[in-house]
Order: sequence, then C-alpha cells, then structure tokens
Amino acid sequence: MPGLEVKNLSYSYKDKSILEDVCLEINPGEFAGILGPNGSGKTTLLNNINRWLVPQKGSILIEEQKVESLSPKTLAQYVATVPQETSLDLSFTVEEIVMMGRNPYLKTFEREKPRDKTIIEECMKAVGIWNLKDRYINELSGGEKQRALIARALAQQPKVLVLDEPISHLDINYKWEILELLKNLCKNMKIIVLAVLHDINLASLFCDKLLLLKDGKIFKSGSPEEVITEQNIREVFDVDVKINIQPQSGRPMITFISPVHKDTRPRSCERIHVVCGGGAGEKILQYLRERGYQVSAGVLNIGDTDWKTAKNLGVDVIEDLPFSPVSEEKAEENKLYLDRAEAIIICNIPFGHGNLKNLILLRDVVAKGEKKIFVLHETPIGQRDYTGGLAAKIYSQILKESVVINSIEELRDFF
Ligand SMILES: Nc1ncnc2c1ncn2[C@@H]1O[C@H](COP(=O)(O)OP(=O)(O)OP(=O)(O)O)[C@@H](O)[C@H]1O
Repeated sequence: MPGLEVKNLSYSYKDKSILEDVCLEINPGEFAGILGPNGSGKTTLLNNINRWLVPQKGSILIEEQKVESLSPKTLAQYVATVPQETSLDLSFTVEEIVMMGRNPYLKTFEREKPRDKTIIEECMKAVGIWNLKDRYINELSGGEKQRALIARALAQQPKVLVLDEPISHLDINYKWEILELLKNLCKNMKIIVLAVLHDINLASLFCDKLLLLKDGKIFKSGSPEEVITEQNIREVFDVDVKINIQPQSGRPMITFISPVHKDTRPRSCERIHVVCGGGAGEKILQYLRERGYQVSAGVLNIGDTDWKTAKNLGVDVIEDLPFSPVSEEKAEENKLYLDRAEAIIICNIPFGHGNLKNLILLRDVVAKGEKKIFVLHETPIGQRDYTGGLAAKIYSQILKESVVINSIEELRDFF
C-alpha cells in the first residue's frame, strides 16, 4: 500500500490549467524528489498535496485517507510543510518555533504537556539543533534556520513531509547536510519525504525516486537511473548534458554541455533505420533524435557502444546477444523495421561474419528499389571487410543504388 497516492490530479488557477492528470505513488520510508523547469508546476503540486490548494479534479490519499475528508487539525498530523519562503517572528526562540509544530495536537488555549516537550526535544536532536534551543531564530545561519523549520515540521509527527526547495539558499556543505538528514529521517522514521529540488545531481544522489515534471504533467517518474537520462534532461530542460555514473553511489551525474539550439527546418521523412555499430553511429543517432525523427537501429549486439547510445536516446533497437552473430530471428525482426523506415542510413562500419546478415538484408531492400538508402562512405570498404571479400561485394552492389555521403555534415543536407 503506498503511503501517498495522487490520482489523476488536475489543477487550474482560474482558467489557466497548471497540472494535468498527475498520478504518483510513494511508499513510506521513501525520499522522493520533484524536478522540473521553472513554472512547470512543482510548487502547485506540493500545495495540492498539503491542501493549501484544492484540485478541480482527482484525489490525494495518505494511508488510504482522502485528504479532503480530514479536518485541518488531522490534516496537519498527516502532512507537514517546509515552505519556500517563510517569515518567522524574530522574537521567538528556536524552541518556541519548533513547539509551534505541536499546535495540531493541542486544544485551543491548551498549554503543551511534558509529552510535547519530549517530542520537540527528540525532533531538535534528530536535526542536530538541540544546543541552539534558546537562541533567537534571527541569530541562526541559513542551514540552522532550515533545520529549525524541518524540526518544526517533524514536531507535527507527519506521515508526509513536503519541502519546497529546502536547499536552494544553502552552500554545498549545508545542502549535503540537509539532504543527508532528510534521507535518514525517511529511513529511521519511515515517513515520506517529498521535496522540490533544483540540483539534479544532488537529487540523483539522495532520492529513492524522482518525478520529472514538464508543463504540468509527469514527464517521467522512477529511480534516478530511469529519470536522469541525456534524452529526458534535453527534452525537459532544453539543455544538452553528458551523463556519467558516480562510482561511489552508482547514480547518474550530469555535466552541462550547452543549451539546445533547436533546428526548426521541416523533416524530410519520419522513420529512419540506421545500420551502425562500435560507436560509428553515435553522432548520427544523436543528430536524428535531436531533429525529432523516429529512429531504429540494428541489429546491434547488447553492450555495443552504439547499442548504449541508442538506448539512451530512446531509439528502437533490434538487439542480439553480446559478441554473437546476428541470428535468423533478429534478422527477421530487423526486416520489419527496414520495411517500415522511409530512409536507411548505413554508417561507416567494419563488416565481419557477425554482422554480415545486416548487409544481406540491405541488399534485399535495394533489390526492391523502394527505399532511399544513404551510405556514409568515409573509409574504402576493402579496409573494413573481414569476410574475405563477401561483404565488399554486397556493399558495392548497395553503393550503386544509394546516395553516397562523405561526412556526417553532408547528411544534414538530407535530414
Ligand atoms: N496564484 C497564482 N495565480 C496564477 N498563476 C499562478 C499562481 N501561482 C503560480 N502560478 C503559475 O503557475 C505556473 C506553475 O507555477 P509553480 O510555482 O507551481 O511552478 P514551479 O515549477 O514551482 O516553478 P519554480 O521552479 O519557478 O518555483 C506558473 O506558470 C506560475 O506563473
């Protein structure tokens, strides 16, 4: 049973639709991060979950209780919020601020009981600010203040803790401390933490689950590995990034390359099949995907450099076992993609007995004379034929019926 469930949530400010059909599930003990560009609806989503906003459609359930059925006091025992901006009364001490978190448990004008004092002491100790209890809030550093606000939210003993950009104003050391703290709170107290984060790398390192929002819709949700891909980041943030895996954590880390320069020229067709391998197709696959073509590639061996690139880019890959020749079954599957494609690009790859079937399939396609075939011919075939001349013979037949291209740059004139 998920601790927090959002079902088909839609929200509009007056007639301006912001969130559309948002669904998500988070389990107790999970740390979930919400990522997305400015204005994509992250804060609006949090504010629907904590009921500061009321959705026009859909429902939010915490431990199977609909939040709209809860009284404000009970709701405050279910969800606690650390907002983006808070004006704190500077005349309060840290202990008094944290004690405010107990209000949902007190009757009007009721004084806090010893149990409330014990709880706030535990919460302040959990976030490491017990030693600051008598200090005034305006005497604290940014990181300490943030901890005090988290302690106040924890004092509500919520099942769900929502935080809107909790680390934005902190230096890297405090950012790390706060995220580590939140992760431990999830683990030790089995609460759900849902935080809007702008730092993709820190979100990747600390979160169990990520929700990537684009234009008010969930573009992708899942583990950091599933969500943080070059293609997803490009499509959502319009920036080119390179992803590397951080060895210590195994989590994906992004390196910024450049903003995406959108090529708005019309496309010459829709579906293209690429015959590649060993990294020779990397730039072509990237270019075609950037231009928005539907791309397939194959047959490729699992683990091949182009196989990895194609997978990352969301290209349809016809794949066979690592280091094994193309099987009959995979050749048949590849044929379907060749039939569907409007154009075929053959990269400047070596041919051996392992991938000879790819070439034989292409010869059959050429014989039909229905497809446009482009051959990127940079190195003479004699230098990349490892089949004793068989591949060169078939290749030369194909070449006669194809558009021959000498560089990737030339390809841009056609696609
Ligand atoms: N009170 C409001 N009335 C009308 N429109 C609003 C209101 N609050 C926010 N919006 C609009 O709703 C959209 C989503 O805003 P929201 O604050 O949820 O985005 P966000 O993803 O949290 O952005 P940021 O990363 O900049 O904080 C934006 O276009 C914003 O201008």
